[in-house]
Amino acid sequence: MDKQQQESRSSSNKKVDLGVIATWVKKHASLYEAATRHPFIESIRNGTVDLSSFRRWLGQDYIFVRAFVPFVASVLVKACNETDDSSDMEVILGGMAALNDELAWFKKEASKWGVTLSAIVPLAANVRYCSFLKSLMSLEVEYTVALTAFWAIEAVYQDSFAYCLEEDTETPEELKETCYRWGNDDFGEWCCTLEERANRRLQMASEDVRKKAEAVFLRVLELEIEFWDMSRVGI
Ligand SMILES: Cc1ncc(CN)c(N)n1
Repeated sequence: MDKQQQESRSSSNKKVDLGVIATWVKKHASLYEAATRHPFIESIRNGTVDLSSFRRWLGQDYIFVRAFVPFVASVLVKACNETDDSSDMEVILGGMAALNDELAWFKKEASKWGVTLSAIVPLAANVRYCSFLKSLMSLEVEYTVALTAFWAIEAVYQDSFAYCLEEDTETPEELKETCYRWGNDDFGEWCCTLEERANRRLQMASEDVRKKAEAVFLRVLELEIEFWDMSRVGI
């Protein structure tokens, strides 16, 4: 990536350096927006959400998160093998700890909404996403690529649910706890730290690895869109 691509103008019209990831978010803004401002999310935000769609999302996401845990563990193993900077390990471990709470939260929430988690059959888009996660666990996938995927997966949820918590939204009271789970400021800050760690690796990566990471970022966005779609129409 050349210098020009990484520069942007600040409000005072000074040139500021953008990280690699911010450059990609800008370059692929329409896809990023489709993933983080999806009609399912818009329907939560404007209060028109169909609760059967919400229940479907809840059950499917529980299955996804169970598959996500071993993926994050594989990122942690790669971090231990490929970097002597312990900051990466600490950030990834923080993410794993949050996933432990997340699984407990799904169980509690499922019983509140009358969703029987043991009876959930993964739908096609979820199966595709989980097999993509599995493919990223391969030893052949570089740490930088896997770390970028981890960031993208978490960032889509953070951005989407934080949007539902902005002022003057019609998010139903009973869904605010769900939005807060990923939309809260602490999780937002953790995502920013993860982005910094990924940017640091991307900055020092070869062009080939950077290209692979960009492709994985785009694939995550597509899969997140399909995941939201599935919640709405059950395809
Ligand atoms: C599909 C999906 N993407 C991301 C996240 C956030 N861990 C999630 N729970 N589910």
